[in-house]
Amino acid sequence: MEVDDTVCSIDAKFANEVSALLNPPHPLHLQEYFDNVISRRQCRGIKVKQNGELGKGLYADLDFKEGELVLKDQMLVGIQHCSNKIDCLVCSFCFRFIGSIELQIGRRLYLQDLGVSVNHESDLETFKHIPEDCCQTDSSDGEDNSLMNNHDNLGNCASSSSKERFPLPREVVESLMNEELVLPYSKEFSLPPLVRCAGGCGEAYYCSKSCAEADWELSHCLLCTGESSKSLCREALLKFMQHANDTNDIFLLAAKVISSTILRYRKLKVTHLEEREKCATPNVSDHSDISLLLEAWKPISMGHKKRWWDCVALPDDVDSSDEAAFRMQLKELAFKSLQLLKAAIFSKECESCLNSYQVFSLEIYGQIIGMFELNNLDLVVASPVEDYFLYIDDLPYPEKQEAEKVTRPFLDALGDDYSVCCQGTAFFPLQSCINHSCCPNAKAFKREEIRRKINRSGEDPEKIRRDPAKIWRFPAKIWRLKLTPTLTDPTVVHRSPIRLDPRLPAVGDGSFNVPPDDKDGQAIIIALKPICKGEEVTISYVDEDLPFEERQALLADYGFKCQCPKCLGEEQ
Ligand SMILES: C[S@@+](CC[C@H](N)C(=O)[O-])C[C@H]1O[C@@H](n2cnc3c(N)ncnc32)[C@H](O)[C@@H]1O
Repeated sequence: MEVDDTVCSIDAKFANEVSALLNPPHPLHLQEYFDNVISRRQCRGIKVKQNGELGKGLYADLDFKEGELVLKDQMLVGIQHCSNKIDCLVCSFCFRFIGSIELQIGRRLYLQDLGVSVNHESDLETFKHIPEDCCQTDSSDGEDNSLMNNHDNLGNCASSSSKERFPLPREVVESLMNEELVLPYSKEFSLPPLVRCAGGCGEAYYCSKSCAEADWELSHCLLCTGESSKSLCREALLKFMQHANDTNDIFLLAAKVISSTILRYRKLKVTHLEEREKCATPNVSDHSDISLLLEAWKPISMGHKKRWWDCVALPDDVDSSDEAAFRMQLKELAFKSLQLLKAAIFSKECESCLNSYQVFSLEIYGQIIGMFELNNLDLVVASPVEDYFLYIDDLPYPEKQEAEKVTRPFLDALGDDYSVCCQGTAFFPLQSCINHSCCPNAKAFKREEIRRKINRSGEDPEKIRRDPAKIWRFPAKIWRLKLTPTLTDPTVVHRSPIRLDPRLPAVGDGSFNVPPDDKDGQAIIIALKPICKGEEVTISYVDEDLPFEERQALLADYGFKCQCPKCLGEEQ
């Protein structure tokens, strides 16, 4: 497929509108938007300001002590990585773990046993296999009762690592998954019951009706593959999702941005038309379509952007003479994805009165994904399953011995993956305003605590003690999810730049202002040292302990050379 042959008739036809959408916001509008976000979310003591050369930045509007919470940010959009959906069942809106400890373990063992890979079209169906009893809402179709029988189509075996696992009989796994078997002390770790997607897709589950409704309203009604979906074509939507799963799941996040913009635009347009009808004399100002679309697009317009295929740093394994071809491959990948998305949700009926086809421009798609490249945080939510097994391991004798008679086979069947957390990527409006420094005064992670690793049966206790890599779940601060982009293999997985760790911070005297119920996908920024009112809040986008050259090489991905005091001091 040649992108330039087809280039996007939309880009050509709506060049003016597309550039209006991509123009940097007026400084006054930008200030007003962020002041509003800060006051709506009741974030105390911070301000977003224009920062000359660096664009915008986040500033302290109060003094912060070391270890104090500077910001707790709600995501604008986020996704759980496809590969992680096998391991963790979380709310598709707030990313809390849902169901029960039994369901989490049983479902994972069941899918592990099937060798399920989400890179298989039919595997999208896999997530329908949740027993009916586990869900809060009623469903009369009974399709999920096929859990135990209907898996002929799950042939593609590529689940996560299977080393050192001790599989259990299918009936045992099933009884756990159906919650017929209750694990000791699991009530101490109760999780919100599952709520199904009202559209009937069986892929999205929620922790509450309010999360289900909010997601439906925000974007899911257009991206749902169920019967009540408002998408144009379910088959096309499945094709789009399959392409994203096969190449780069960042396209699913881009689709959420496009859907939410369309839905906001439609609401604005309907309200506008109603108000015009009500008023015989047009008191209501006559908004043109583009100004309503600009309003709907506003939250996205505020993010720092570049085209995806331009802003990705050239990977080491691509020769500079192949750079143009490499960038064209990324563009073609995005183009293919956008075509599939357009076939799925671009609605003919909307062309006449509710049109918003400008958002299907390739330029806009590229800039949305580029915005994710330059701003996104890893989404990490700690697993209650890990907490559960650690709790059992910490029980006094003889309770521990009794409990382990039941729990140990499950721990051994899960293997090293018992502690896998929810992983994804998300865009946060306020956190994304924070600039980088190699000597930062804040950090975007929660606690990188070394958790004790449980000594499972058959493991050499000495080896566990000596092998820190096994204990340290995430040794790298930047998590690059990359299927090595090469010219022969154009599959590129988005890397989310700044790691967000699941735990509370471990700096200073431990007097943190972070609520203990920190169990969802929010971003938390903690002061690493005292920050005075008026000072800029900075975080490090890379491991600041790396040598100068390595830091600069990693920061090239963000399109700048760091000039912080540490870098200036270390530069030859
Ligand atoms: C997450 S955004 C930070 C907010 C950004 N300044 C804005 O205007 O939205 C990351 C981008 O900010 C700029 N940036 C952040 N830290 C920087 C630094 N220390 N020096 C130069 N540019 C920086 C780079 O363009 C980078 O891609």
